[in-house]
Amino acid sequence: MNANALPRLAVTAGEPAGVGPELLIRLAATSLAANFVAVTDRRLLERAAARCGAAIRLIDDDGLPVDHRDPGTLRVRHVDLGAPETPGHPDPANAQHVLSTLLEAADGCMAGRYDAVVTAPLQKASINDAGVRFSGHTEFFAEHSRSQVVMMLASPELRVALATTHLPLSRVPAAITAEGLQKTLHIVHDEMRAKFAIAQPRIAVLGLNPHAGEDGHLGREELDIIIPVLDALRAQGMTLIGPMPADTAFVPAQRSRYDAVLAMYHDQALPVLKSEAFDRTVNLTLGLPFIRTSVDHGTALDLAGTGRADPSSLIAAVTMALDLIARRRAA
Ligand SMILES: NC(=O)C1=CN([C@@H]2O[C@H](COP(=O)(O)OP(=O)(O)OC[C@H]3O[C@@H](n4cnc5c(N)ncnc54)[C@H](O)[C@@H]3O)[C@@H](O)[C@H]2O)C=CC1
Ligand SMILES: NCC(=O)COP(=O)(O)O
Repeated sequence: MNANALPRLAVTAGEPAGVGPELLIRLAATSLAANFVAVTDRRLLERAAARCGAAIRLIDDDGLPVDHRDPGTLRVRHVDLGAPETPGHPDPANAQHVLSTLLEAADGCMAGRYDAVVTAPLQKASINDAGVRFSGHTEFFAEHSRSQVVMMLASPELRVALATTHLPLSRVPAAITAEGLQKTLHIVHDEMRAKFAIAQPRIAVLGLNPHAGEDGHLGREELDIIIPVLDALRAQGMTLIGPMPADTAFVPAQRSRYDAVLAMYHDQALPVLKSEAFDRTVNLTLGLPFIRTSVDHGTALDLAGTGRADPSSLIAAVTMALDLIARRRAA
């Protein structure tokens, strides 16, 4: 291995009609020390650059290591679009293209061709409209790599993991089981140590119900499932706080008590992160056999094609992936 080789990151463009392609152009313009391999259609990137009024030099990826990248250059692993994109209007004809980019990135990571994958946002509905059941990158990569995973979103100030991810709210209570919660907490605990070098992570676990169930008067999931799991895992040595009422778990007085929060469902905690650090939050998948980070935002169809989308979250996702690669190499 070439000791000077730049980390090789597969960067998927996500939904062709969303802001992903133009964010990749913005990323290429930075001086970040990484060998970015855009996994997408070369012509999509050329059109995105033209719409942004940005100069870009695309280089067909030959898989060889490089020790230098000039700003404004981007390697490309070409994957054919199904249909030309219309910014702001996803076309299910591109669903297979999007899935193919994810497979190339995941397989490439598992085969050692990439050091990590960073994903731009995709349009879940468009893939489903093409007849493919799909709820998100997290679940897709988990299934493809046969791993149990946990979604985490992290800003510089707050890390939130989710006990359940993309499912209807009506199905959340049944999805919170003692076995699932135990597995999730083990993954969060282990990954806080491995990925964030926190030897004894303090994890705050939210209740499901208002006021964490108010001693059973506002719901029983805390008494019947969450508290027994926390007690069992505390006995194994984990530092767990809670169940905490979700409405007050994020107030300033509580923040210093934990290194991460485990929320019971998607919208219980993500609005906190997105309202205070939308441009600095990264979505990462814990438990995968490879490093995967992502933007925190969606396809922003209202901005697609304008060149006005903010690349900060993608840059934060890349920066975190580079940190994680460095930590893995040093381990
Ligand atoms: N990692 C992924 O693949 C993700 C995909 N999504 C998908 O994105 C689609 C749209 O989701 P929405 O709820 O509308 O959220 P969204 O994040 O796309 O948009 C919400 C608001 O934030 C703005 N915004 C988003 N990204 C921005 C950026 N980079 N710069 C400036 N403004 C930005 C948008 O213009 C819009 O006003 C859905 O299909 C959803 O499933 C959502 C989150 C993550
Ligand atoms: N809110 C997170 C989100 O929707 C992105 O999920 P994923 O595609 O990274 O699984």
